[in-house]
Amino acid sequence: MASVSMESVSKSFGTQSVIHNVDLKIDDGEFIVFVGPSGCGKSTLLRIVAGLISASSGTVRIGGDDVTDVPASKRGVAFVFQSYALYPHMSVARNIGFALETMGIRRDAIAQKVQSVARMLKVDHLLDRRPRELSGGQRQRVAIGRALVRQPDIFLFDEPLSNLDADLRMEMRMEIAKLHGDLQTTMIYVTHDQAEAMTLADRIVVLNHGRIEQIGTPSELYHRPDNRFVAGFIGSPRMNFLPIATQTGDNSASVIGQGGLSLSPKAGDGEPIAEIGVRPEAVRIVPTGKGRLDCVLERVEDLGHEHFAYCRIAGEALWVIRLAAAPAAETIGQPVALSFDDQAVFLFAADGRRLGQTAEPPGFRRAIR
Ligand SMILES: Nc1ncnc2c1ncn2[C@@H]1O[C@H](COP(=O)(O)OP(=O)(O)OP(=O)(O)O)[C@@H](O)[C@H]1O
Repeated sequence: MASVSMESVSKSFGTQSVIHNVDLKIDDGEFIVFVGPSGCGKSTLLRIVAGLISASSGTVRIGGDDVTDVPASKRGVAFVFQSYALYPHMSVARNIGFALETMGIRRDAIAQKVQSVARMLKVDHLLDRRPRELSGGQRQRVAIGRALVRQPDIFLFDEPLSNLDADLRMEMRMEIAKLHGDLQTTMIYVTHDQAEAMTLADRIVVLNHGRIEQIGTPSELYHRPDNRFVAGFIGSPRMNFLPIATQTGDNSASVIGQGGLSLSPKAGDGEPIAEIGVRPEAVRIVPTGKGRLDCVLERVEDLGHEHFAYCRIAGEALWVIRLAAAPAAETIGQPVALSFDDQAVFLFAADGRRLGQTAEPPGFRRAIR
């Protein structure tokens, strides 16, 4: 087990700068997940920790030691890729034990170790097969086994489950969580999948254009995002946003196409509010005249256990509302209103910062029509 830290780490490929001055401290035994849009630098940052690519500047430490110039093989890390990268001509047993062979460990000791890892990952009945004779989930278990057998100080996972179907992903997600619980080894995990990030992480690192937007527990990122980017990135479906067209004085504002809205005196800590945001699960659909925003209910999707209602506000912004029960069929295509509590409203400045973080609760007091 080991801590990891990055100090002012930057990376450029030729003239393209992809990681900018990243500072990050990961505790011994922590499960850290990197998320962010495609191309934001998640894999690059993970590979810098692994030593598979070198940082252009900055320092990487593992267990307090400066490993910036230490080769990957001497960092005590094991990497699990999305593509499994198994040796096709070797049996499952040899794939799992190969790293130990290269270390010159005795064959009977390797066989014992392979058995115990294979049993843990439930592939002990497949040891004589070749990778092509395995399902995707079984191959991924073998890839994890190959990492596990080396007893690394740190596990690095780069989208390990993205080639699997939904059921298998969930099963493997639980196994990885259990593995972390059993081993208590530091793990850094890159994913596109919100459910994986929210359920596996002790802390999530949200990256955007090679910079860290926020680091926090899943709950912190969801309930107290620092900025509009994180607010919009964490949560599925994403947060609904609406621009504020004008704001007059401390406690009244207007939203595109809507009448004036009154703000609580502390909302935004007195700073101009550029946008409001409300999560899909915090909005209710009510009859016109009884809510805070007027809209037209354009469409409803029935997912069985829940419904997504799509509401167009002032012919522009489309909000998605998560409902337990379907709205009445006759309201589809008709004007309705949206209602939500003060506490559910997030306020953002023009530069994207979340405002009103000191005011309790932030948000609008009521709508004036
Ligand atoms: N070897 C390379 N040479 C040049 N550019 C690279 C190289 N590797 C990555 N990049 C660029 O660096 C940026 C970050 O890539 P990276 O793979 O880290 O992103 P990512 O967040 O993991 O993306 P994804 O989610 O799509 O896998 C991208 O713009 C990518 O094109």
